[in-house]
Amino acid sequence: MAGSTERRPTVVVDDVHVTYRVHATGKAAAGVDTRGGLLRRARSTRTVHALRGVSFTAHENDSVGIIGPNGSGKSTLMRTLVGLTPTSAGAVHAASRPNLLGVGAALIRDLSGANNVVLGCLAMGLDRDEIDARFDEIVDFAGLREFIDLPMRTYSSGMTARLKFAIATARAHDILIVDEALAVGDRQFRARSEERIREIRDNAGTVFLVSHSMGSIRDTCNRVVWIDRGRVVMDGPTDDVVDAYEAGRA
Ligand SMILES: Nc1ncnc2c1ncn2[C@@H]1O[C@H](COP(=O)(O)OP(=O)(O)OP(=O)(O)O)[C@@H](O)[C@H]1O
Repeated sequence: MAGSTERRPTVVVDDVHVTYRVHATGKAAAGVDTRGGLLRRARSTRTVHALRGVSFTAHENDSVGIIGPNGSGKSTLMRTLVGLTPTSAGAVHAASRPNLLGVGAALIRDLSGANNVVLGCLAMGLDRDEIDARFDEIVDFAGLREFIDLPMRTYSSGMTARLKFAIATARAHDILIVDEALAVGDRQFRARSEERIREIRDNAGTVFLVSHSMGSIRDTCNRVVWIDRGRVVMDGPTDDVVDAYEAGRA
């Protein structure tokens, strides 16, 4: 940015490769082993090379959209950022621990929404006073005031996703990853959550948003990384990348 001071890098992804070893459980391709009288199928393993040398740097105040077709490696990349999926080569360096929305909130379906708010907040490290102070705001943000005493198993998937989003974003995050969570909410909720993502970003945080909704990406992200078959196809300002992506799909 012209005239501004250099922004601090928050996440550096350096030539990251991820491979999954998959045991084929369907029909064995070849080799039936009958030793010992038992019919054993030879186990075939396949290697899926999900990320093939991904590199980019995100900075504070960045809201980075991650786009690409199904199976291109977006979720794998996000799971690698939080350390849930190990890299087979390359490395991720982060200024603080990235939070993957939903994973932090270990919610229990048989408990009421209200109890899950408390549980999720405790899991994020808030104390009882902080939870009391934020409780109403979380419930209202989720739009679940009249359902909050019902067990969470009675919620629709959209209602559950809204509650998780409301809990997870009730705490300040330096680096937040939102993977498709907005897709399930209705239009009003989407607008509220997009606003919240902008707030986090404005507070010097970095947000990664994985989405197939180019509307959400355009409304929330200042920058987009387009991934296909485990490689970065394009990385740049939102409109440039989304325009190219949509032109390629047209
Ligand atoms: N746990 C796993 N074990 C084996 N292979 C996996 C696993 N998770 C993902 N893959 C494979 O890795 C590749 C990338 O998958 P990934 O879920 O990262 O894609 P994605 O871009 O998030 O897709 P989508 O848009 O459909 O959510 C795919 O080929 C997928 O089959």
